[in-house]
Amino acid sequence: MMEDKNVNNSAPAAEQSGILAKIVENKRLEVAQAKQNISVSSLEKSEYFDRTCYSLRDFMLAEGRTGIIAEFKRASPSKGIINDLAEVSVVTRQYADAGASALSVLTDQKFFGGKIRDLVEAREANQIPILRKDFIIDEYQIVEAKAIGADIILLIASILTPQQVAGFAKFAKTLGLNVLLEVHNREELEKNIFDDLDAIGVNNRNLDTFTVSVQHSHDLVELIPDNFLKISESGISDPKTITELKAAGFNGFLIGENFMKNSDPGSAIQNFVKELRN
Ligand SMILES: O=P(O)(O)OC[C@@H](O)[C@@H](O)c1c[nH]c2ccccc12
Repeated sequence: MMEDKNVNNSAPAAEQSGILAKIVENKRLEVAQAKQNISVSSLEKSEYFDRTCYSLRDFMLAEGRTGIIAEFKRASPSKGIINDLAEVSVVTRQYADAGASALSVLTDQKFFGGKIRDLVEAREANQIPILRKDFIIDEYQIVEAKAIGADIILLIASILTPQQVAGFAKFAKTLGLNVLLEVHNREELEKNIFDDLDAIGVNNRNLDTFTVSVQHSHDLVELIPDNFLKISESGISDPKTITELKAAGFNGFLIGENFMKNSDPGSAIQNFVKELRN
């Protein structure tokens, strides 16, 4: 982490209104509790801690894969319960078989109905990159991500200062993790471009108001330097949208609800990919 006593290390208050502020507040308590329960040195003894992570870039650009990052999401603050019957090992394997380039697994319990065990089960069942989808505010969570078998961490620009983004990304790279930065607007993007990032994702959903517009991705793509993978996140429900995003320069497409809202998310992704390839 950068040592600068003049830097204010908490994210600007104005940017943390509504649900996002509640999520972050709760996350602080959870992380404090987790640190009490399991020390960093015991996380480092996990069987997964020393594994070599899959490269997001390799899987994203692989011939025969779709660029889709398929998400296992039981619930969300905007939709409530999406699917509380789906089994993580079954669904994630179906995602991978259908041609997903990577998996995303929510590990936030309170707001998204996820758990750490979900990611471990996805890891045991799959040999493709897995994103730990959570709200990272502390290095501890990055060590934890590696220890539970994740390959990729998410850094959300709207809840972090640029100093935190830079420091967390650098730390994650020392553990061999891939780093995805999530931005929602031009200002967040321009303030947070650092060499240690692998991918930059534009979240089409405003995490506070929940409004979704894929136009955000189109508006920002030109501003993302070409050395980063470019990912469009949220609100994608039509293969045609992917074709358009690809033409605009995107390599990756993060999709959750459109698959999970189906009682059989595996068939949903299969049909989606069939249409995409036609
Ligand atoms: O279910 P959707 O609309 O396809 O969106 C998936 C993913 O982009 C979304 O879950 C997400 C994007 N960024 C996040 C940050 C935290 C929690 C969730 C998210």
